[in-house]
Amino acid sequence: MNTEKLSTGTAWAETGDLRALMMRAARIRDTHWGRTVTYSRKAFVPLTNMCRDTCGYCTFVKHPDSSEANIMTPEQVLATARRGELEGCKELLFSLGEKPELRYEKARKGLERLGYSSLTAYLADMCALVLRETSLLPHVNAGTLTDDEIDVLRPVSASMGMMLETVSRRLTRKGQPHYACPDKVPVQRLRTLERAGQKQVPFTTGLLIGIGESFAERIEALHAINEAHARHGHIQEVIIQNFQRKPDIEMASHPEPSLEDMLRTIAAARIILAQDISLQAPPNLSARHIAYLEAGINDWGGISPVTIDFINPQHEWPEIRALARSSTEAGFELRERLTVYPRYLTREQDFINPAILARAAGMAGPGGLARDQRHIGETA
Ligand SMILES: O=c1nc2n(C[C@H](O)[C@H](O)[C@H](O)CO)c3cc(O)ccc3cc-2c(=O)[nH]1
Ligand SMILES: C[C@H]1O[C@@H](n2cnc3c(N)ncnc32)[C@H](O)[C@@H]1O
Ligand code: MET
Ligand code: SF4
Repeated sequence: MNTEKLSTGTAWAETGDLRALMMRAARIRDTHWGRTVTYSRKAFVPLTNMCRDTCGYCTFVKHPDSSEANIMTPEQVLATARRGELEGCKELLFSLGEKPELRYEKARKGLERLGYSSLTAYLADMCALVLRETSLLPHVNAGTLTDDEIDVLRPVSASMGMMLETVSRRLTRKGQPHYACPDKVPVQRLRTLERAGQKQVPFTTGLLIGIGESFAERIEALHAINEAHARHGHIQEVIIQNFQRKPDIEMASHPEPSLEDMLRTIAAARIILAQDISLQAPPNLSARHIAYLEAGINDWGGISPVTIDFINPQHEWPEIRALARSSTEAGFELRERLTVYPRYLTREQDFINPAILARAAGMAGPGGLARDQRHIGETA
């Protein structure tokens, strides 16, 4: 029903009455998610910043010739994980460049020195290390994945993710942000979404807003995500991320999306997507993030007490207590969640390796998340 309304309603969402659109989305959120907004307490591991792609907006990638190009060692991974553990984190987020060894000698050599011939094999071993040595749950954000890569990563992670970004093929043309980026060809991203579903991986995806896509293309992308979810039930959350400008990226003079554009997109997402898909927008990316709640989100995403947001390093994480306070003022209770959503934590399904499921179920139970509400401060 929502779908039908929106195919005729794209114009309404784009240019119609903003308050009415947001109210409709907020009502849907209230019905399914209530007046609670969640976050995942996580430590961030940028396993490598080398990448065979060169997205025009990327604030993270370093060319191998740069002195900053690196691959983290197992000792560094473990040190970050341990700091996260001490601060009460439950998630370890691996975010990294894509297949740099297929393009750059330096990446090949670096992996060889660590004893690996592929980044995915190294990543899988680092997930296993974190599982073995710490209490954290690994979440893998490694971009596009083949069937084989999912098979290697699935047994050692609680959940995975990949931003669909966009379905616009136009943006792969010369002069556009995804030009010469083999991992950002929409059909490759869509195939990854589908494979993750076939293999029953609890999956995070989302859209990057303001990189040159049209409003109609965003709607098309939301429908594509929804259709994959209807087939497989694996989409746990969708992130609506605003493009962030930085001086040292190709898109340094490209305008950022306006707050209104973000609100319209968030509201349209809440109206289009299946109600059991969590809707996330990051709080550190907008000073006026509270308006996102009024447009229908129910989640702030991963928030780290120990590491910066390496993807958007110019924006500091709001202190968790401060976020709790402003959420409360807006009429929402801030609650911690795990990287994997509760509906995947039952034994009747084929989601998640049983050992990781047991760990996550234990963390979700009494003495886990509930105990850690104290970190949040006033709302405890
Ligand atoms: O701190 C960040 N976390 C990002 N996350 C992590 C996210 O905030 C949480 O860790 C997830 O909600 C899982 O709990 C992503 C996860 C994905 O699977 C795909 C894309 C992203 C993007 C970001 C990001 O830009 N910054
Ligand atoms: C991990 C995710 O970070 C996002 N990402 C990369 N660069 C930027 C930027 N400048 N602004 C906002 N998001 C960005 C992409 O959507 C990627 O998939
Ligand atoms: N390279 C991956 C992607 O673009 C993951 C992180 S981007 C910093 O999806
Ligand atoms: S694929 Fe990811 S890491 Fe690589 S350039 Fe694009 S956004 Fe950056």
